[in-house]
Amino acid sequence: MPGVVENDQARRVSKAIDDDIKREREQIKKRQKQRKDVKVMLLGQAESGKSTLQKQFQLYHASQTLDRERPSWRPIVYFNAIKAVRTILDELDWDFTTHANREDEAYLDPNWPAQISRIRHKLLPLITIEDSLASELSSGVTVAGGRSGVFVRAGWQSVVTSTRSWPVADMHGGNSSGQGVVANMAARLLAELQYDAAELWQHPAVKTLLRMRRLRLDESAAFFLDEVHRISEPDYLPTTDDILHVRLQTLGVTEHSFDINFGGNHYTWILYDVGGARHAWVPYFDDATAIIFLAPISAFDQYLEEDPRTNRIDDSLQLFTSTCSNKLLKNSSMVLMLNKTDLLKKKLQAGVMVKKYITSYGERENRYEDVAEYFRAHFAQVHKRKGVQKQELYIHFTSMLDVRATQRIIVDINEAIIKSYLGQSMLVS
Ligand SMILES: Nc1nc2c(ncn2[C@@H]2O[C@H](COP(=O)(O)OP(=O)(O)OP(=O)(O)O)[C@@H](O)[C@H]2O)c(=O)[nH]1
Ligand SMILES: [Mg+2]
Repeated sequence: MPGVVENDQARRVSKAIDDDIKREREQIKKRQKQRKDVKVMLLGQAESGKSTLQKQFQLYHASQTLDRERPSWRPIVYFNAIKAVRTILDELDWDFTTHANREDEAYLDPNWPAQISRIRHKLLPLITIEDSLASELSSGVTVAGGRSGVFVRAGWQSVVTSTRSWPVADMHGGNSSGQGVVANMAARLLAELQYDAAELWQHPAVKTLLRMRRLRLDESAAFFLDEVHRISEPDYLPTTDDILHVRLQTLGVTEHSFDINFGGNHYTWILYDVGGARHAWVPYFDDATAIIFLAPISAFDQYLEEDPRTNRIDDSLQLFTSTCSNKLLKNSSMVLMLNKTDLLKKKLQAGVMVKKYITSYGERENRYEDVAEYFRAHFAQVHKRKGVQKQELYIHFTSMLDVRATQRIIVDINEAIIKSYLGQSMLVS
């Protein structure tokens, strides 16, 4: 009776399928039960390195997404380079006119103003495109005050540019939706004027004013100008190093999530990267598993743009105090990253004296170890005195552009945060 055998077989197969589906559903249920949201907030003053840390997390947990985004970083790199060129020309102009008759004129060669003026003339098309490029990249968002900057919200990558490759032959047209027209023009101009940009960057006037610290540039400026020929290549694709160096102001709060596996359990790790605008932070505070606070300790000789009397380390300490003492955060664990240690070392090696800017530093040695410990002790003291958190403060010295070192720290932080998350959920249940 072949029909009966077939029916029996069909029933067995269908039961096996049903069992499989049931098992899978149960597994999904179990996985969902195991899936936990770990919320981590990145806080710290503007330019402290929050978004750079977010990129390092992305590199660790989801490097393929960083790969997909590479093309969208290209116009931002152009913008950083063009902004650097424009800033140098503005600052030189100011310096030549205001310092022309000062006693330190000995540093300045009388031929420099004419030489710089010639270079400026050639670079004019490039620098006049800066504002429109900023506007295109920010999708029309402008922020009151200050010169052109690029401000981005979550998901900007898909807005800025398509992910197709960008050969030179294509550069004249832009893409069909009209996006990237200015960025294409910037790429073409940079390719044409790269030798003039390099000539400016190598000019002794620029080197001298940088050495005398009268010329202040964004931290990304030197990096991209050193690399101007590479970034002007027609098939240029930003490297991880380029992406980490980019300066791009975050607007509002951007959210990034990664699925991570820890000790056999699945967690959804949600990172909130908060742009300089402080008032936007508060609503996101209360159920955060952890706060990672970034304080750039290289900034001891810098002042706030919006308040030139406030030293940036003082500002970081104030922000840290209000973060530690915020009662909404009493259950969050707290990680402090004393960031930009590479820049701190460079400044100290160049002979910049901490006591000149922070008088309480007194007669201590101007060595990296002493300075770093001095700042660490100050921040730790704030947490000890004002901290409402029940848990200890984890402190790391970081140089966020160093991939290997930062990835090691991320492993430690992941572990500490998950452990404290488990501790918190045990308290709650
Ligand atoms: N040298 C050095 N540069 C760093 C370090 N960390 C970040 N940067 C650079 O500092 C600049 C600012 O970093 P961001 O990550 O954009 O700062 P942010 O805190 O997100 O700033 P906002 O979005 O304005 O709040 C970027 O150009 C980074 O490449 C570091 O440890 N060392
Ligand atoms: Mg940012």
